[in-house]
Amino acid sequence: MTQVPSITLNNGVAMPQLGFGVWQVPDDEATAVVSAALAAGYRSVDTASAYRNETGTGRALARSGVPRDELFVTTKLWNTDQGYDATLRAFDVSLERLGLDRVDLYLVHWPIPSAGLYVDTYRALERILADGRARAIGVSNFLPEHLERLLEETGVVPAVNQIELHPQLQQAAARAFHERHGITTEAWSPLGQGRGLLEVPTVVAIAHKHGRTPAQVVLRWHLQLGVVAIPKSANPRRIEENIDLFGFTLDDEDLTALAALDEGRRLGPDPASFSGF
Ligand SMILES: NC(=O)C1=CN([C@@H]2O[C@H](COP(=O)(O)OP(=O)(O)OC[C@H]3O[C@@H](n4cnc5c(N)ncnc54)[C@H](OP(=O)(O)O)[C@@H]3O)[C@@H](O)[C@H]2O)C=CC1
Ligand SMILES: O=C(O)C(=O)[C@@H](O)[C@H](O)C(=O)CO
Repeated sequence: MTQVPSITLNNGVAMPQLGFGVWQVPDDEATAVVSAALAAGYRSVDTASAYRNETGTGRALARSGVPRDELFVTTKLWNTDQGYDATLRAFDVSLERLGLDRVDLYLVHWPIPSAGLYVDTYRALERILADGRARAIGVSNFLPEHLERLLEETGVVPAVNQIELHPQLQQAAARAFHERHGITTEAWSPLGQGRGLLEVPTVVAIAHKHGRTPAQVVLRWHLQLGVVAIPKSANPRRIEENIDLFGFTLDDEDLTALAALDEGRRLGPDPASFSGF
């Protein structure tokens, strides 16, 4: 079975560097899809209240027979549940759906600066952490300005910021900010949602050179960049392909060519303006 390396978060918790994303997997398919991922060797699963598949995901975790302490389960607080009390209530609902008594990582899904609630929301996450119901807490889609405010007002450094990141959106400034503050960068849509990135000639050529697939090249790039990646697939063959990353290494020439693909191509909403509702 593939051994996925871990990254040590700023509170000492180990997080697998490759996880499995389940956005757009319907709840009634999530059990089969997540079971396939666990069978392929993934031990980290990324869901969210907004994905409406925590129940099916939790069922796969329970049926897998994998000891709880070998799993790393992430879920996220949706935007309409921001605020201190609402967050605590939403977290209980997520735990119930997952069938767990704690998660490994709980994230604020989007900052929603216009709502002005993310600092209060984060204080509720601190409560959850202190109660031992999450092993680590963090944020998603926070820009450096949102992180600055959180640091100033709470004095607490999130363990993780999960952001859109792939070779066409390399996020150098965000990564540098995270590194300065000890925040782990986690890449969402690492495959560029399978929309074009995997057909880019540079990626295809590097794949040919190594006898690998374009998706494996892109995911290998994330690992060598030092970020966490959470590719999604609902296809058993691609689920296995996306974790088979540990028998080759991108060389300097490959990394230089991939660095040149950065064009600031955002596929998801812009956190500066996303109203989130
Ligand atoms: N925090 C946030 O705001 C966000 C978080 N996320 C998280 O990140 C995860 C991954 O991002 P996501 O947007 O799903 O996109 P990904 O970049 O993981 O791409 C998924 C798409 O690529 C296809 N695909 C997967 N593997 C391969 C392969 N080997 N070859 C060709 N095509 C492939 C999939 O199709 P198929 O299923 O048919 O294989 C699917 O259409 C999400 O599932 C979610 O957990 C995502 C968006 C926002
Ligand atoms: O998948 C996620 O985690 C998201 O937050 C996205 O779905 C996001 O909400 C979006 O793309 C809305 O258009």
